Parts: sequence; C-alpha cells; structure tokens
Amino acid sequence: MPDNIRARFHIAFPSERGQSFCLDVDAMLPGSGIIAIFGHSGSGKTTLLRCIAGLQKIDRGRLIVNGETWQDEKNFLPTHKRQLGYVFQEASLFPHLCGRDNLEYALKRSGGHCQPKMVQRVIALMGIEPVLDRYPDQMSGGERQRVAIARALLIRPRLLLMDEPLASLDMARKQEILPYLERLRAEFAIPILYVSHSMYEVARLADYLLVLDKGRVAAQGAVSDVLSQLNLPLGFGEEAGVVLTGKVLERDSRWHLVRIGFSGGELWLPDNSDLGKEALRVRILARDVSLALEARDDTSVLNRLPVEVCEIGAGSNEATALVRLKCGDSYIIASLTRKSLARLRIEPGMKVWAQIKSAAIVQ
Ligand SMILES: Nc1ncnc2c1ncn2[C@@H]1O[C@H](COP(=O)(O)OP(=O)(O)OP(=O)(O)O)[C@@H](O)[C@H]1O
Repeated sequence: MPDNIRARFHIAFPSERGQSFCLDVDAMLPGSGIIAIFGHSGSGKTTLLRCIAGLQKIDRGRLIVNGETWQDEKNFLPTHKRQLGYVFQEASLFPHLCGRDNLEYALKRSGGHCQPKMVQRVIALMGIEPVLDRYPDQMSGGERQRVAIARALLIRPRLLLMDEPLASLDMARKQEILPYLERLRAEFAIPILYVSHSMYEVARLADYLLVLDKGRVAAQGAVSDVLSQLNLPLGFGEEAGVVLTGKVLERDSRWHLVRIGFSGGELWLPDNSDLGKEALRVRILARDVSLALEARDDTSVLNRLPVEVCEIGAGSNEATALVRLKCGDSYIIASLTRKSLARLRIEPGMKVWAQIKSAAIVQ
C-alpha cells in the first residue's frame, strides 16, 4: 500500500464583486508525520482541508489516502465515511457533556473498533485523565483542545486534519500543548495535516511543508528544504530561517550549553532541551546569521561555520538581501544589508564564514 496522500482539487468560488477565489492544488504528500499547510490569510488553507474532508464537493477532485480512494472521477466518499479526525481552532466539544462523555460519543462513532486499551492510551497520551469529569466550560482552552484531539483520535482516523488548533490559545497554553502534539506524532502513525500561520509551530512540528499562495502551491517539500529556499512568492519576512536536526555531542553543565553535530559542522547552543534527547531540532533565523571573509576569534559569536554562498535573493525590504549558504549537506540563510554585501563583494560561489549569533532548540 503506498504511503502517501495524493490530493488534486480545482475549485472556483464566484464572487459578486468579481474577486473570485480559485483553489488549484495538485500535491503528493507523505503518508505519515506532520504536514504543515502554511500561507497568508485567504490563501486557501481551510478550503483545502474542507476538500480533503469531503465538506466541499468538487466534481473533478481526486484524493487517495495511503492507498484508499476517497474521491476520483467516479467516486465520492461522503464525509462520515472518510476515516478522518478534524480538530478546529476552537475545540468543538459538546458543552452539555463532560470530557468523558465527549469521548464516549467518538467511541460510538468509531463503531466499537476502539479497544479499552487504546482509549486508555489516548487519554494518557493527551494527559486528560484529571479533566474527564469536567464540562468544557470548566476546562482551560488547552485542556479543551487536548480533549478535542483525543476525541478525534478515538475515531481511529487514517488522517488527522488540524485547522490552526493552537490559534485561540495564549503563548503559555501553546507551549503546554506542543509537547502533546510531538508525542502524538511519535506514537501514532497517522498523517496529520496541520494548518498554521505560525512559523514557530511549523519549525517545531512539521516534517513536510506545503506553502499555499493565492490558492496555488508555492512550494512543498521536507521542512528543512522549503525553509532554506529564497524567493518564495511570500517571503517569510523577519521569520525567514532554517531548521536543522543535529545530534547531541556534549553537554556543558557549567555554562548550560549543548554541543550538537549536524552535517555542516557543530553548534554550541543554550541547553533548554529535554536532557534525555539525543537528536535536537534547531531553528536558525536569517537575521541571526552574519558573514565574515575570514575566521575571527575576537568576536563574542560562539558559532562560526565554513560555508559556500549559493544564491542571493530579495530580503524583507529594499535595504536587505537573503543569502543562501551551503554548509555540508545542509543550508542556512543569512539576512544582510545590501551595503554589507557590496562592501564584502559577496557573490555566489565564494567561500566565507557564517557567524551564528543565536540559534534556538525548538524540539
Ligand atoms: N464557500 C465560499 N464561497 C465563496 N468564497 C469562499 C468560500 N469559502 C472560502 N471562500 C474564499 O476563499 C478564499 C480562501 O479561504 P480560506 O478560508 O480557505 O483561506 P485560509 O487560507 O484558510 O485563510 P485564514 O488563514 O484567514 O483562515 C477566501 O478569499 C474566502 O473568502
């Protein structure tokens, strides 16, 4: 059975004022992991999820989920027959039912396919045992959302759709819920389509990234590949930056630092991570990377890597440019003023030193 999701949709919404919106997507997505769908407001992210859920009927759509055809020229599986879980921005729990009964409802919908062991596993995974006897208005926003995710899992979905599940939560609640999503990805082999506006969430969670712009696919691929591309139609602005995965080599408890190795070299980073982890995901923002022609010791910058300039593209304003740098098998990007680029005569093909002022462990 192929481990992928083939989604092809074309839909046009007419508008009275002549500003019709057209979604035109043809994508082959991985059949596991977290697939982030990113784009500006109005780029078509929710419309794409609705097409996948079968809520938006399209005549010539095509959707195959890990070998199972949900829609093609001849077939259209109605929403209730698609084995999918849908988690919305606001947890859509039944307000008159306690947490446990909300889960019970999902169990009935799963047609008794969910074993008690599985129910316990989901409750433990989402850490919701203490709130099961509370009604939704007696739970925090984060707790409601965790119950909503648990409910979606009990349907035993083959695909989980999440439409900005953290958008209505404050930063503290977001931080509280993100580890649960990471555990969900690690423990369940369900592909998750995760719509988000937040580049931080994408950097932290996504394995694969689909960028939508005005209803079309602007870029797609492994998250580290897409984030290192310059000249996407929608720049990432101040959030431009890459994600690298590295291996923990050493922990320095005196200075609270960790040394990680990746294909391009080594980095020292503030050690705010889970001590047990052997692999860490690191986000390096372009604005935290500067370039030097020679390796210099007399700076406060802890990390210096030999890199090759690959490409120079537009920055977030006229004064700046983004520079794509090859570092071993990885890429990083630097945001520099055009004046500095001219002064140092930086051009594609040059070998220079990237100085990384700061980088954050995101996972
Ligand atoms: N049923 C509809 N009829 C007409 N236009 C629609 C309909 N549904 C969505 N649209 C339009 O399609 C466009 C894409 O909407 P969609 O909700 O998919 O965007 P989005 O990327 O999810 O935006 P946001 O991030 O703001 O939620 C918008 O311009 C919207 O007004």
